[in-house]
Amino acid sequence: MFSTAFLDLPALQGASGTVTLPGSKSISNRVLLLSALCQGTTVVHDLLDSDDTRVMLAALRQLGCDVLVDGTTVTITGLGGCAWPREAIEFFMGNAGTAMRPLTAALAVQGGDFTLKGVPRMHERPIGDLVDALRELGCTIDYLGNEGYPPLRVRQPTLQLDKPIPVRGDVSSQFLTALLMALPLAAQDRAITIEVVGELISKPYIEITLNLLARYGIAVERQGWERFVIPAGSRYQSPGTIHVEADASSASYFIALGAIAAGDPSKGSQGKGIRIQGVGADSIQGDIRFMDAAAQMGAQITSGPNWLEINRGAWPLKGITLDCNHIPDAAMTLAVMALYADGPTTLRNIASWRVKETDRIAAMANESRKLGAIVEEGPDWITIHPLPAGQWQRASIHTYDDHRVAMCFSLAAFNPDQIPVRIEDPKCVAKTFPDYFEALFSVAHTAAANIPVICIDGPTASGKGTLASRVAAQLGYHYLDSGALYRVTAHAALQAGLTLEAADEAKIADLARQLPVRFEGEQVLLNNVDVTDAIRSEQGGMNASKVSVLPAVREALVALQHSFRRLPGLLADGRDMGTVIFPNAALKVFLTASAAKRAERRHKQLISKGFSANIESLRADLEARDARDMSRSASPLQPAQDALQLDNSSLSIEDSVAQVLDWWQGKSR
Ligand SMILES: Nc1ncnc2c1ncn2[C@@H]1O[C@H](COP(=O)(O)OP(=O)(O)OP(=O)(O)O)[C@@H](O)[C@H]1O
Ligand SMILES: Nc1ccn([C@@H]2O[C@H](COP(=O)(O)O)[C@@H](O)[C@H]2O)c(=O)n1
Repeated sequence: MFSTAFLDLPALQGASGTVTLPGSKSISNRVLLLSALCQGTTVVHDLLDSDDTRVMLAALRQLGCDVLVDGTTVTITGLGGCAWPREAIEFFMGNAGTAMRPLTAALAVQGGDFTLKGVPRMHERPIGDLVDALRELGCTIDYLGNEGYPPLRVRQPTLQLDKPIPVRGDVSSQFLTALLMALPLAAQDRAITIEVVGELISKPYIEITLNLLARYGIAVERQGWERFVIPAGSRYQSPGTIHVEADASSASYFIALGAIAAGDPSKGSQGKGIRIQGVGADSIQGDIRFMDAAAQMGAQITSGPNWLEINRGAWPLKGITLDCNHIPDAAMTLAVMALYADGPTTLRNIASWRVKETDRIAAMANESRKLGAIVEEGPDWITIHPLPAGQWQRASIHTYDDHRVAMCFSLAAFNPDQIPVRIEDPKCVAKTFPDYFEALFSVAHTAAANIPVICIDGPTASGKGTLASRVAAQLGYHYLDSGALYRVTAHAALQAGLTLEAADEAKIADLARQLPVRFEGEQVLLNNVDVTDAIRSEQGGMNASKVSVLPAVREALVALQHSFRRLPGLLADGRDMGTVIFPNAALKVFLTASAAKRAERRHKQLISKGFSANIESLRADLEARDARDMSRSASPLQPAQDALQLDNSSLSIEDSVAQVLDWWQGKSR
């Protein structure tokens, strides 16, 4: 997951390949609660690991459920038949609506002393219609802040279940879902009827609820979309094992991607289309109908059991007018597809967007306008006009702590003007798809020249590695420690019984060309063996310096170094990053510090790692290494002509990082 303040998406040119999607949030949280309410143990496979499911799991543990998490498989022993906790419990629900609503209902029907709180936005999301319905059936619920909104306190109910229970259906279908999941707890000896007031929105989500209730032994009788009867004698039963389908709303971004992005001609037939694993056209999730809307706009879609394949069809896409009541979440993706259409697109019946993680109509309108689009909006509709080539503007997309806004606008990086797009707070995707951007980068492609590189070259112990890795972490970029490649090459050569001299140049180059090296965090592995300590010694540095003089060895390592240039960008440190390996890098820094300072830093570094060291001999060694690096004929250590010089002798690490980020901001404007 990218936990950076922002993520700069370089201009992307196409996409092809396979993505496996995480489990559906709606199904995951329903299944978790149902498993907790029933008797017996349920093994849940392919559960989504996200903020919302973690909130639900934490709450279930607080209630006393036995929960065992093993990757995406979770084993839950339900509370059915057990005593519910009598002590007061405070639940923190974050911004997880799919946890807050059904849990409130279940707790209120079951009774106890429970407080439910969330983040500030959760306290702005209406829950009054659910509370009214629960009060109607005798639940005791108090508002602890504003009337109609969380936080809430739930006490012991006096249930009156003989009359139909009215619930509003026109604000959020989650209220009805919450009642449908809670009321079987009280239907042992009588049937319970729920009556929907107003036109029910988001019906497909109710279908998911009914479908899952059936899996847990509750056969709800649906009378149109107005009345739902939970039969007398209903009792939750564990299905034993259940698989969570991949999220159909998450699929929408990759369906749209297949419709928008050209393939990769360099890969022939392999370079065409996007294949989505984990959900197919026969999904129980209503949002799967997004595929019909995408097809109407031009996408070519085929499907099989648990998979979809999407290719670009009509191009530009076709503008459409659509009632989106049946696909409220996925419909946001249509708003970004609309930018690539041949005419305006109007999405209607989307009032629920206004009360989601943020006011999504306003968010989609504001951020599309930043890109240059003309957008009109009303209380429950939005019209987006296409954004022709030549009119796209550089934008920093605000994401409003809303995962869907972030994922939608990532698709703007395929714009015809090849303008990069900044996504603020990319970690908000954790709500449903923590590795969304990684998945996007695994199928997106662009010219290497579009992938930004920042080079940091300089003499030994000037702080290149420290600076480069910290800047990389701030930007979410990959990091290449090219010195480590020379160190590993020297290590491998010595292991193979070679000398580090010109006599063995060809053999060392052969080793370097196929170096089985892997980086895992701070660890360096050669042939799966951890060689970190061996190569990081001063002797390791000297050995690297010897092999690095050999031109054939340098040449042999070029392709490996280039392979680090991957989306979304690269920080490369070494001696010739800016002069030879990435001569077109957008920013080159030549980092120096006085020899005395560098010897002092290296001394501190070695002592802190438990090595003994002498500052004078360290200084002599590093000066000898610098002299060799600067005087060799192949790619000597020298600043690139267009490098910015940074002497950090009297700068802190933080100051150096801030300086480079400042230069980078200047370049990215
Ligand atoms: N600006 C700075 N101020 C103080 N200490 C620093 C600064 N930059 C780096 N250091 C410290 O100096 C030591 C050497 O830094 P680092 O290993 O990053 O250098 P390097 O240039 O990558 O070295 P080499 O080329 O030998 O790999 C580290 O302990 C690091 O914490
Ligand atoms: N691009 C590079 C990087 C390193 N070298 C040589 O490797 C030695 C070790 O590098 P460190 O950055 O890990 O200290 C270094 O002294 C250079 O001789 C290189 O030539 N080119």
